[in-house]
Amino acid sequence: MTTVREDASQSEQPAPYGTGAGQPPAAQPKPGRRVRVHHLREMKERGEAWPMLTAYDTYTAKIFDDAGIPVLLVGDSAANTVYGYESSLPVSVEEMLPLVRAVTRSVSRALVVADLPFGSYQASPEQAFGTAARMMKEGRAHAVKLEGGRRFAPQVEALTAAGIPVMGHIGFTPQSEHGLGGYRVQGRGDGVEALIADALALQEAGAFAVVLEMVPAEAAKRVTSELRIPTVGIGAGPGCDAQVLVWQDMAGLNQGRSPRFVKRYADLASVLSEAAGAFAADVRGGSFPAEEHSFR
Ligand SMILES: Nc1nc(=O)c2c([nH]1)NC[C@@H]1CN(c3ccc(C(=O)N[C@@H](CCC(=O)O)C(=O)O)cc3)CN21
Ligand SMILES: CC(C)C(=O)C(=O)O
Ligand SMILES: [Mg+2]
Repeated sequence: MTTVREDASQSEQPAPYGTGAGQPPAAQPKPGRRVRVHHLREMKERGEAWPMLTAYDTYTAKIFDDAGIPVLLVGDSAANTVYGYESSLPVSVEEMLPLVRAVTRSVSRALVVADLPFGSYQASPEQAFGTAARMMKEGRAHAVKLEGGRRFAPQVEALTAAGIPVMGHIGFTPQSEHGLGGYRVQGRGDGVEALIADALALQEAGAFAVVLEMVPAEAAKRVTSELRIPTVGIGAGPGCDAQVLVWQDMAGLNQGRSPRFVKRYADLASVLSEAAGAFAADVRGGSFPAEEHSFR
């Protein structure tokens, strides 16, 4: 994938996303323009894989936007990564909204998707609409994501009808951890048929993309080939149209064991720990602040 910086040097403009070299310009988002859901479908048609990352605050949202990440997810993983809960179940709409607003306020091109928290959409299409409308009005999200397959097609249909783009999420759905019997791979063996039926129902209901979490690579490849809309994999192998990771996992900020699907691209925990240690040593030794940090 061409980076923003390379594009910008040629065009003197903020670069578009998903601009593979030699691709027909007509199918690309205009330079500096907001990524829209149809751009993601066009990238699928061209066979261009695209990245998605989570974001929960202004600095990281701006960095990822400038780095050319076309889609940012304000995930309910904020429960873990921001709020320190033990799972994603406890996080509320009230806790999500300020994060969604911070991210949308900070990006100029990325499409921002807001996760609907557990308990805020399952009861009915009306409940889903109420929550999604808050994400759009108060959070200024561009789209929402909800977990579940065909049983939640009515929710997806109601939001789509109201003009709210919806991303689905099937396979391992963390909000159903207790119903699924823990963090386990879904769609093994015959389970692939159920996965395909769920994916097709979401597409039929109007979803613009669907996350596949912790499913066998072969199953994800089959689902991807059956759908017109893009699949976004996390622990779903290389056959998906897009890939997503929680940014703190990808950047090595979280301590402790990571799921198997995580690849670490940096070791921010060590970098920050060393910076904090150096600051502490300077303060204790009297070498900070120096003259250049002080006023006369
Ligand atoms: N930091 C973080 N990263 C995530 O990917 C993430 C969150 N938080 N919070 C919400 C959900 C929960 N997710 C998770 C969390 C843990 C595993 C996990 O422990 N997986 C193990 C077990 C797999 C198995 O037993 O088959 C693994 O090794 O992958 C998987 C998904 C994905 N999401
Ligand atoms: C891991 C992604 C897909 C997610 O749903 C989240 O971050 O909440
Ligand atoms: Mg989530």
